[in-house]
Amino acid sequence: MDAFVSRKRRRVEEPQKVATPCIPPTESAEQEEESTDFKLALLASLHPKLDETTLLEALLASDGSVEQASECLAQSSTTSPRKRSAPSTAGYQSSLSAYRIAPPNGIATRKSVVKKGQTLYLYSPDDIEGQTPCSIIHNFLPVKQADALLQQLLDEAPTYQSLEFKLFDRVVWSPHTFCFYVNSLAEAEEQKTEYIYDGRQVEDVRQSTSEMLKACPQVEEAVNREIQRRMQDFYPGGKKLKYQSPHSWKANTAFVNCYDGPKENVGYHADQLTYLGPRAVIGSLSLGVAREFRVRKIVAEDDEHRKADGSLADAQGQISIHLPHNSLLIMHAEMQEEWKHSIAPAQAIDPHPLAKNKRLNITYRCYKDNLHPRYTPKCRCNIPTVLRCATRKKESRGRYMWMCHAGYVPGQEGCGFFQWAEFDDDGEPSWASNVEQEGKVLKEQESTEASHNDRTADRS
Ligand SMILES: O=C(O)CCC(=O)C(=O)O
Ligand SMILES: [Fe+2]
Repeated sequence: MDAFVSRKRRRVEEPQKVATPCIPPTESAEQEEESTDFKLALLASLHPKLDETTLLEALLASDGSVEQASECLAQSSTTSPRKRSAPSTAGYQSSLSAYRIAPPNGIATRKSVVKKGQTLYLYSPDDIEGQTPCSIIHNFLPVKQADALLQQLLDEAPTYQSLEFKLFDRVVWSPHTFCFYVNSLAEAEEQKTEYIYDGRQVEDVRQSTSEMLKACPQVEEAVNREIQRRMQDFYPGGKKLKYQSPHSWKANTAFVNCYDGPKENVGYHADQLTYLGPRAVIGSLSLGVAREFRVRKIVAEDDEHRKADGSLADAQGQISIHLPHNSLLIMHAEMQEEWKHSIAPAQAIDPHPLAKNKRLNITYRCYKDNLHPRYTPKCRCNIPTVLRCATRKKESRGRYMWMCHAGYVPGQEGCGFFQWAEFDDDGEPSWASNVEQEGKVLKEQESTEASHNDRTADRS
């Protein structure tokens, strides 16, 4: 799952000896900024009624101490609670085209209209794709199919788990529940035994429900179509981005998130690229209660937005995308490296006839075979590393790195492993050709063995 919360502490038994790469000094600011988002996520879970600006101010005033910030917020909320200025239910719409911001020739504008410290509320597909790296398709599935899918997920949702994370001496729960699905039982077994998430295996991996499987090719078709459109309308020369896969997008994993009631949320984060690779595209289907999906651009140190106190986190405004029932949001290839996203807590929600107060969300993802943990670098704790993109520092912005998973989790002792990650223009890792070669050899061996067995069978 994503990096918005940490998981249980991992015990490091005997660190294995490997080459000792170190974190170059230029990356330390990356870690600080990442942990600001992590701290904000913690604070948001402890103070779900407060807006992000208030949380950030408290964090800065407390010199980055979550404990101190949390105490201050608890005290001030009993005296002068600062309420969110956002609309009370999701669905408030501001259309940019009404202000003639969309250019008449139909070529997408790249100029951001979001002002520092403000939230721009968007609903229309044109505005969304012009202002964010996302596109949206409303009323995506036939009505009955969407309801059937929602119903299956509602039946499953009571068994979903929230993620446990430790804050000081207390165990806190992530402010929503989720579950991990793959397309077959064999793949579920492989996920449980071979894949690592934040340093440990995931026990509950399920086979997608029949309705999830039914919707999967529809999502694939729409995502591939939208990728082509995005390239033509938005990318330089109408070409795919560097590191973006040229292959068609196939959904082989799905995270299902459940938000029960207005307060359940997910803090700002970018999705982990470890198994998706660079420039990943994600198809996100929303069902049930409409909620706000917020996005904000990651600001680099050399951008002009650094505040006087040195912080970057809220240096720019954010955009709120309204996600109604049965909408498919496509997070395009520029999203995870350059933007962060969240599901904001709401003041109130409009109950959905089937889902009542719940919102169910499926993020369909495309795991790359070449990024199976058997191939990716291991850290000195002998655990497969996580893939991250450098975003903050001018010198390293856009470069990828393999890191010990604990490097970004406050309070966890990691081994500090760091290694630059190299990909070709199509986002394939350096070992891809070896894997292909191994695959061919294996296939040849298998077919030789098979024909040998046939001959032996014929003789007997
Ligand atoms: O619920 C959503 O729409 C977003 C969920 C999300 O960000 C995630 O699963 O990584
Ligand atoms: Fe996410």
